[in-house]
Amino acid sequence: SPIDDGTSVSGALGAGLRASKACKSGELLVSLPRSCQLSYDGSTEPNLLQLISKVPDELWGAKLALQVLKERILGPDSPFHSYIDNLPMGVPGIPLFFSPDAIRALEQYPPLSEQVKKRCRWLLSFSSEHLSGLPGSSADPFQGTPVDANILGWALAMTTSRAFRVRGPQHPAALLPLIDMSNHSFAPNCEVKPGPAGSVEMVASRDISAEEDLLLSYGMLDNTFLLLDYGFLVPSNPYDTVLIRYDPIMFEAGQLLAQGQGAPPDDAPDLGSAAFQQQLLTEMQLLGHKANLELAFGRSLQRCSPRLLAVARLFTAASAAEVRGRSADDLGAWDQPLSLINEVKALRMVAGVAAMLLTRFPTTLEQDRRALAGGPAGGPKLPPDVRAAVQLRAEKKAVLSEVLQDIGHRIRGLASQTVPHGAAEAYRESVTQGPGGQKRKFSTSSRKPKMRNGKGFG
Ligand SMILES: C[S@@+](CC[C@H](N)C(=O)[O-])C[C@H]1O[C@@H](n2cnc3c(N)ncnc32)[C@H](O)[C@@H]1O
Repeated sequence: SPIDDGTSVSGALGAGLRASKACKSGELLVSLPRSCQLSYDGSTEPNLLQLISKVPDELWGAKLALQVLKERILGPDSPFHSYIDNLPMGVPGIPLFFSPDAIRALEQYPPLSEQVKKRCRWLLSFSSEHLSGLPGSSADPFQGTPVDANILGWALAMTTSRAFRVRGPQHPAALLPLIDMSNHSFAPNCEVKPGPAGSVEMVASRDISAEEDLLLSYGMLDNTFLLLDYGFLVPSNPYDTVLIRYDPIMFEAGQLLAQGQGAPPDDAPDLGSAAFQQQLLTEMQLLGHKANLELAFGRSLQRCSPRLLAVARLFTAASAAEVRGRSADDLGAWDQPLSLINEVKALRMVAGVAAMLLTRFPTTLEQDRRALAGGPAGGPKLPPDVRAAVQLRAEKKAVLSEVLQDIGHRIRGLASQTVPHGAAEAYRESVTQGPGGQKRKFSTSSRKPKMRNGKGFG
C-alpha cells in the first residue's frame, strides 16, 4: 500500500492530508509506485493515443483528461476504479463551471475571462469534431459510451486541479492518488519528487508535528492561474500579477495621465516609432514575427516585469545616444537606470500605465470590498462563484494600488535628488535601494554596459 503510517485523510479545504504522528524533515511519507500513477505515458491503446494526439500540447491537462475518462468508463475493470470513484463530482470554484453572472464579473479582468472562454470553446469544438462521432466507430476508445463537452470538462477540471509533472514538463502529467489529496500552501511542509524505479515520493520538507496538515506548494502561481486551474485564490498572494498586452498607445496614455498633460502636438512622432526604439523593441520580442506582447505588474516582479520597465525607459529616452550600448536586458534591469532624469520620467510612465489600468475597471477596489462584505446596507451575500470573481478583480486592483504607491515613493526619492548640488551622491543612495528596500548594485549611465547571461524576458 502507498499509505504510510504518518498520513491520514482529514477534512480541511475539501479533503486533505494530516500527519497522524510527528515526522522528521526528509522523512518519506508516501511512496507511489509507477503502477499507481494515472498517466497516458506508456499507454498501448492506439485509439486513445490517436485521440490524445489531436489535443494541442499546451492543453496537457486535456490529454490526461481523455485517459481519465477511459478509466472512468472501464468502471470496476480499471485498476484506478476506487480512486476515480472517490474523485469530487466537480470543482465548483473553477471558472469553467461559473454562472453567466460570475463570468460577467470576471470580465473586468480579461486575461482570465478570455482563458475561460477559450477553454469552453475548445471543449465544445473538440467534442463536436472528435468525440461525437466515436460511438459505434472502430476508432472509439470509450467502448461505445458517449463522451460530451460536460464530461470532458469534469475530467479537465480533475486534471488541472490535481495533476503533477514531477519529472518535468517534457514528461506527460500524472494523477498521483493519495498525494493529490494534499492542499496548497506557499509555506509548505512537504514536497513531491521522483523516486527510484519510476516511483514518486512525498517527503517532509521540515519537521512536522502530529496533527499538522500536510501541505504542498503547487508552485509560485498567481491568482489568475490558481483560480483558473484550482478554483481558489490566495488573498494578498505574493506572486499575484496583473497582465497587460503591450501597446505603445497605452504607454502614451500612461505618460499623459502621469504628467497631467494635454494631447501631444499633431506633428509629434509616435511613441516607439524611432529606428533605435524599433530595434530595441524587436530585441525585446515586442515587435516582429516572434512577438510576445505580455507585460506584467506584480508583487514579486519588483513591481513590474523587466520588459515593462525597459519599454518605459526606452520611450522616455531623449535620443538614440541615451540608450547606445544598452541591450534589452540592460534596459529592464532595476539597477541600471539610464540617467536620473530618464528614470524619473520612465517611472512616471510606468505609474501612469498602472493608474490607467486601475481607472479602466468599471468598479473601484472600495466598491468590490463593500460587495464582498455584503453590500452597502448589509445587502445580499454574493453567490460563491460571483464572490470569487469579485475577489479576483479586487486582488488585481490591490496589486496595482501597491505598485502605484511603491513607484510613487521611488519617484519622490529620485525627484528630490534632481537638485544639482550633491545629486550624484544622493542618487547613488536612492538607487541602491530596490523597491523592497533590498540593496542593489549601483551603476552609472556612463559605465560600460554589463554583459548579462542571456536569461531573456519571460
Ligand atoms: C490537489 S487537490 C487537493 C485535495 C482536495 N482538497 C480534495 O478535496 O480532494 C486541489 C484542490 O483542493 C482545494 N485546495 C487546495 N489547496 C487549497 C487552498 N490553499 N485553499 C483553498 N482550496 C484549496 C482546491 O479545491 C483545489 O482544486
